[in-house]
Amino acid sequence: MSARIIDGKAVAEALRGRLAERVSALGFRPGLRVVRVGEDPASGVYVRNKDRAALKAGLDSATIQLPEATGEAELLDLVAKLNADPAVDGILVQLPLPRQIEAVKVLAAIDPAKDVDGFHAMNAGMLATGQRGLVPCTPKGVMHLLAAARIPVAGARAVVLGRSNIVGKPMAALLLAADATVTVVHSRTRDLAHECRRAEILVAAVGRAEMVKGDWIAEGATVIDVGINRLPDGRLVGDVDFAAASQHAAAITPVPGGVGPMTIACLLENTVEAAVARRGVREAG
Ligand SMILES: NC(=O)C1=CN([C@@H]2O[C@H](COP(=O)(O)OP(=O)(O)OC[C@H]3O[C@@H](n4cnc5c(N)ncnc54)[C@H](OP(=O)(O)O)[C@@H]3O)[C@@H](O)[C@H]2O)C=CC1
Ligand SMILES: Nc1nc(=O)c2c([nH]1)NC[C@@H]1CN(c3ccc(C(=O)N[C@@H](CCC(=O)O)C(=O)O)cc3)C=[N+]21
Repeated sequence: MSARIIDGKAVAEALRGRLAERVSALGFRPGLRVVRVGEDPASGVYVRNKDRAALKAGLDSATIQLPEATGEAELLDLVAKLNADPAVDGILVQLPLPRQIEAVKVLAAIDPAKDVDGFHAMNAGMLATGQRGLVPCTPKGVMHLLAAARIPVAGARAVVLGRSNIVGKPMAALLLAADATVTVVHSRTRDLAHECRRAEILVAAVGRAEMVKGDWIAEGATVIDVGINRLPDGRLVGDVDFAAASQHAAAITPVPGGVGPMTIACLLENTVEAAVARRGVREAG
């Protein structure tokens, strides 16, 4: 059997199209500011893709590039300025940050109403307690993909591989909120392969190139590969051995062209949601 490929690029394009229409009906341009400190090469692609997509959807988007040597106080000053700027609806501080800056402090300084990454403890707590808040883009994008591919989530056995604050934990919370039976596995899990084989929906977010082998996948499972790993030869691969997993899965996301484009589309969606909520806009329909 060869799996159906879940086309994240196409689903993201459709979502961006709907957002562009929504934005044009608002009568103002939601403002997004991405702050990048230093030149982490991995975030370069992401920042460029995001800028292009945001402008195309009609957002007022800009990237603020600061030098690698920027101090924590300086970055906190910028965040305070963006918090106070009424034209700014969404603030994203690109991670990772250089050593001299404590990321948790910076994330805590962002106005939760403008926290389009959903990384502030207030938004994490809202998600954990089932209240409306801003939801992290990558796991939100995965839920959109599951819906677009018509994968039933309620009652399904879901396994999330990875427990980071930005992917694994919010992913587990969203699947749980959608009534899946959720298991979270990580580096201290005793038998990863065995746990993964139990999954009807497997979400891999470990950051280890092709770690998930074909025989970890149950026949007919849905495999969502969040991983983005660059190999020494320049190739981009996920956390799943795609060719081998495709022999067992019923549906699978590719890398690139799977979850990545959804992350960006959801960043735009969060920015529109933040703008509508902050400005008290009543949308038609
Ligand atoms: N597609 C997209 O839009 C995005 C993709 N990514 C990608 O997703 C991947 C994960 O990102 P992120 O969550 O930030 O990564 P982190 O490094 O923060 O977390 C990785 C998680 O995987 C677990 N882990 C690491 N190695 C192993 C192992 N050998 N066996 C079992 N578990 C392991 C860790 O366990 P423990 O907690 O025990 O250390 C941790 O919970 C990366 O490839 C990243 O590039 C990230 C964000 C967006
Ligand atoms: N504050 C913050 N928020 C983030 O959401 C965040 C971050 N920091 N730091 C880095 C990671 C990584 N990330 C990606 C998102 C999309 C693609 C993406 O668009 N990928 C495409 C193209 C990849 C390519 O061609 O190189 C794809 O997978 O098809 C990649 C990576 C967001 N992150």
